[in-house]
Amino acid sequence: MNDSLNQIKQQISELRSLLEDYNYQYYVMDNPSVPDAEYDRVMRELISLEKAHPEFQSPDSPSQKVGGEALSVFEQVEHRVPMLSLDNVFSDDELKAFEQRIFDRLKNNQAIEFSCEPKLDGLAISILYREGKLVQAATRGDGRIGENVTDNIKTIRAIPLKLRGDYPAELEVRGEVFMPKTGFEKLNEQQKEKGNKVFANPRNAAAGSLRQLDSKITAARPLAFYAYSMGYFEPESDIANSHFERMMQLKNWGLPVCPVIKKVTGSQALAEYYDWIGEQRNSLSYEIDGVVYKVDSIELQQNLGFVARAPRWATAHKFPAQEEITQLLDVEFQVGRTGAITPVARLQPVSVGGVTVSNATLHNADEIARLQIKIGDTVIIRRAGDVIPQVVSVVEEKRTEAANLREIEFPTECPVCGSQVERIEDEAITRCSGGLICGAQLKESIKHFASRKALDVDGLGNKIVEALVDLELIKNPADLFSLTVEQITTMDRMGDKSALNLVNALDKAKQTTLAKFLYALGIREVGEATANNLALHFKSLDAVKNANYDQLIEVSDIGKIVAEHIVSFFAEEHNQTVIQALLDAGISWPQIETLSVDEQPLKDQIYVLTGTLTTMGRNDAKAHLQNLGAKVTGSVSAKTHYLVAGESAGSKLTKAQDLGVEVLTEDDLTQLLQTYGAI
Ligand SMILES: NC(=O)c1ccc[n+]([C@@H]2O[C@H](COP(=O)([O-])OP(=O)(O)OC[C@H]3O[C@@H](n4cnc5c(N)ncnc54)[C@H](O)[C@@H]3O)[C@@H](O)[C@H]2O)c1
Ligand SMILES: [Zn+2]
Repeated sequence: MNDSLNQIKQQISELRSLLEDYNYQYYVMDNPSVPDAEYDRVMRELISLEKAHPEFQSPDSPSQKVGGEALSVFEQVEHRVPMLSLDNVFSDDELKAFEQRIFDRLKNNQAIEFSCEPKLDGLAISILYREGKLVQAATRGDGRIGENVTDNIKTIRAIPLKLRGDYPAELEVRGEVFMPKTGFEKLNEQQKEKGNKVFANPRNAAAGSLRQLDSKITAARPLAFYAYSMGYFEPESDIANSHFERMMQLKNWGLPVCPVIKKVTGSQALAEYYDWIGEQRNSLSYEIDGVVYKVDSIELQQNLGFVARAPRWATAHKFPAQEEITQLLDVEFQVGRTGAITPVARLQPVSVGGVTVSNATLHNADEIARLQIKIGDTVIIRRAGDVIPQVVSVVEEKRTEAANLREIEFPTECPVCGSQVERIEDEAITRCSGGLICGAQLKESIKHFASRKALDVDGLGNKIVEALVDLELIKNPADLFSLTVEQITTMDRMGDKSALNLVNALDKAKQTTLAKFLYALGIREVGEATANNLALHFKSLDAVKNANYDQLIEVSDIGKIVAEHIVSFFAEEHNQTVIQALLDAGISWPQIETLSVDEQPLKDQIYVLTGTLTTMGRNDAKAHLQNLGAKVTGSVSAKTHYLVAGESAGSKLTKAQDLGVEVLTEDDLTQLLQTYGAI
């Protein structure tokens, strides 16, 4: 063998052993050491080398194998029908190529029917029912031999212990055990509190929870299940010859099947399904990492057959990665509106699902301690939806001498104003004690005060607020209203005209509503909706100010913590002074009419709001309706009197129409509210 071939052989063997390590951590320990994107890259590299050099192909290669070996602490189960993996496509071109390969193999270009399903991010399970009774359940393992987890599976409420209807005498149900998002977050909170290891993602949490020797532990974990295929079944039984119809059969026998599966024709429709599911991804209650397309006809599936580790008749279309690997270059500390000091990771920029990420939040001191992270570490970061990117974990394998690691030191003084920082016991957050003498807090609270949902001061952007504070022209929100044109023009790039506009905008902003004013004050955890509720409940600023804890928790949506924040906000002398100064500056709002219960014109009427209300927003609409005595509920039923449908109203509108519930447009609502003098 010549040198360069030797080199390739060496390279292949290194990639294989790297993937074996990754597989071990992922499948056996349920604790991945690198993000999937990194794993997939290495796998693709190996596959392309093996393709170019078939002489080095080996059935032992990770590219030919499914999953990881079954743990020997579990009894082993041999699957009667192997449990395979899935091939992946990552783009529309690869998707077309998948369809083309099927055409080529079938020697037929006729459009093909596919069943489309979300790719649930959990672990595969095979459940055996005999005479309708659950008798055995096993993990996938290496595809041929899995682990017996029957007792654990029986603790999952979504999985029936007995089938109903006309089921086959013997049936292997295949599906995914997964952990819904809220359950996953709760579990990780609990794990953190107990000082236990937190799970990297819902997939690992599901696998770790199911592969327990003590089924009591599994029983306490929030696991769910969707069936997605059949393995072995009694040959005589009456089983459909379409995958989709088989799913409906499973459903009839009492097994949960994912409600968003669809049958479509042709690869164009597949791409549409992918987009459709992608749009819903964040609002689904469980994590998915792509969609799966399966040739629907079982006969065609059989014609197409399998390769070593995956069927030819199915593929996973994966979403862009949400996790990537990069380096922590430094940590900076930012001070927020309430003085909370947040450590921000400065990262070696890295593209995550097409967006370059160079900062991520590290949350607080506890999180830094938990991650045991140091500057210079190689880290896994996650960017999901609109959420701020986060540091998920440290890749310990990459901690080398050369990394030159440095401890992260939490500041003892505020990086902006130099005040002492304090950390209240039982609270994870470290705060600057400087209050409004802290420039950072002042800037953030004024930005909030002027923001659209608060006093909505036109033209008072973030840059201007920062300059006003830096030049010490304002020391609290009330100072805004005594700014003069001369003062404003001392700022860079502020001519007479813009300065005058700003003064006028401030003047205009003085006419507001009580709810907006309360929101603008920036009381901790008092968002727009809470401010609305406070205003409607108490009707006047004095009443809110004088309300005690017991009166506050009477208000809808106000809990213990928020009530305490409100009480302590108004108890603070400094805040009293600023509020008085704001009132003296001329801020005012229309009196909220107090209607006695008998006077409420919409008493006992039930409303549902849906779609986007462009002129007032749903929170305001809700508050107005409630003030007139209406009940505003979340879902349409036969009891609903009116559905207010804004722009792009969806399923609620259809349901209301089906039930014959009267539908109001946004204009109708405005008219109604005007009639009763609510707006
Ligand atoms: N980060 C790591 O170190 C590491 C290590 C190993 C594997 N991985 C990841 O796992 C992938 C390979 O794992 P795999 O072999 O389990 O394959 P896979 O997860 O890509 O696809 C097969 C699995 O998808 C699941 N699935 C979900 N919904 C399904 C549906 N509707 N129909 C059919 N199956 C459905 C099943 O559990 C099935 O076994 C890699 O591409 C990589 O992303 C990562
Ligand atoms: Zn400070």
